[in-house]
Amino acid sequence: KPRNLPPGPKPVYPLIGNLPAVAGKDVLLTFREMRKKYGDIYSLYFGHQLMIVVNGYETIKNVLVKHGALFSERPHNFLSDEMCQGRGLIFSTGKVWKEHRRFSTLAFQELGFGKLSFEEAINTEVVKVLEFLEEKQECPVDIKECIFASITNIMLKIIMGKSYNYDDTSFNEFLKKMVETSQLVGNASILVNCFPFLRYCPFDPLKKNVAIENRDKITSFFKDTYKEHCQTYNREYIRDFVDLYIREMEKIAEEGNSEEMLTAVIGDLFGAGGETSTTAVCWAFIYLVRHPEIQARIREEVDSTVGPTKIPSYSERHKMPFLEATILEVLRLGDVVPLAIPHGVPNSVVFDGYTIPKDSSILINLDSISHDPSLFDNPTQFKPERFLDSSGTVIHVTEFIPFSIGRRRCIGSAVARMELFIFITAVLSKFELLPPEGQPPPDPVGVLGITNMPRPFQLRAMFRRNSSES
Ligand code: HEM
Repeated sequence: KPRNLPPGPKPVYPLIGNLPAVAGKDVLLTFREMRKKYGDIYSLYFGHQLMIVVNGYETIKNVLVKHGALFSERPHNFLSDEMCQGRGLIFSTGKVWKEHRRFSTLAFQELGFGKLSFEEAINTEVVKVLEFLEEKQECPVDIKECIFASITNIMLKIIMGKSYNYDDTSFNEFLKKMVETSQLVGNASILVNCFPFLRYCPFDPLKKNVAIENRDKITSFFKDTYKEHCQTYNREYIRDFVDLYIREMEKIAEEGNSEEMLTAVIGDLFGAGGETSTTAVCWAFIYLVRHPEIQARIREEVDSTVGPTKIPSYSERHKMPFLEATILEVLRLGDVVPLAIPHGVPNSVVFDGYTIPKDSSILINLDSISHDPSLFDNPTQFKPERFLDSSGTVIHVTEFIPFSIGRRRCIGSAVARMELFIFITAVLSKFELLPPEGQPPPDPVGVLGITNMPRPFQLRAMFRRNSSES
């Protein structure tokens, strides 16, 4: 054990470290208790892996902004290293990461982050969600898969100009592979931290080969799209993200591995933007089912802004502060990506008098902010009004950072907010969301992976009575 680490519980067993303190428990609750005991920065061993948990807005800001140059690496991780090979956006570092992050951020701005074309892509998909709910004719539905398909289609449209029917076999195969691969990488990382010898076992207990096979299938689909785009590319008529990438490569006369680089970036955008937005929209629906009075208040606000038969455009969001406050409260209580994506340091560093060793994995505990009682009274309560002042104007709480801060902050926050706005307004304009007949509303309990995904749940979408009847 390195000396002068941040405080933390003693590793109980040599092989598994502090895992018994968290295994089978609510990790976020356990971390809240540990913060009370050890302070804003503490250390833990998950197997052989040293984890440094950073809590509270001031300390997180200090780490990610003031010392951002030191803390913007990603730690090495058994399967993700193998899968990404230093490419892409999420797990890459140095020049590759900087260039691709800059390119992707500018590409999103050019394509319409917060502008019309993204709104069109989202609107087209949300219509399919409404049709799905209509077909189910007020029966209990598990809406998560439908939301995941529509969020993935939005990304497909923005990135490569494609979209699929939800019953298309190859599309469903693609969705399945995406989910399976992310689960495999997550599980393998946990197992290998506890039992490092597993990576040398001959029978592939970590299912590395399955994950790599999946990756190859997914990337071969991206590569085919790239080739199609190269053949039909017209620099005067940019259609999507892939076209922008081809233009960028022309500009810098880059040849060689640009196909590999692009497919890794696209894979990361799907990885980062699919499950996160799906999780957020699912939480929104769960809280709306649990709070019919909030559904009614949002409807009232939307009706008084655009009338009962129209769906508002995103540019009208400022006229609907209660809806905006509800979206913030969904992001807060839903705790969508509660521990960010692990950060790392290039070399051992000293921070706040403690040593942070080179190979540690730094968990940015965003839950410690979203559930901080000194920022949010009764933090476990769903209460959108907390984001409104006495005149009904939205309060922007500086400390509230569900998309993280600093150099690695999320590049998709604008599209995620737009998705939440459009999904909520479109669904509530047509339906009233209820629990299945005779059942209580879904429990707001999450399952922790990279996202805090709600447990499987069902709801019933009843056609909305028009305002004159109610
Ligand atoms: C509600 C939905 C979302 C939430 C709560 C969310 C949150 C986050 C968080 C907390 C991080 C980690 C930042 C860090 O490591 O400090 C992150 C990273 C990232 N997000 Fe999002 N995200 C969402 C949706 C999206 C979408 C829709 C996209 C893409 C279209 C996206 C793209 C990314 C990328 C590429 C990264 C990695 C950035 C890097 O390593 O430089 N996210 N996100």
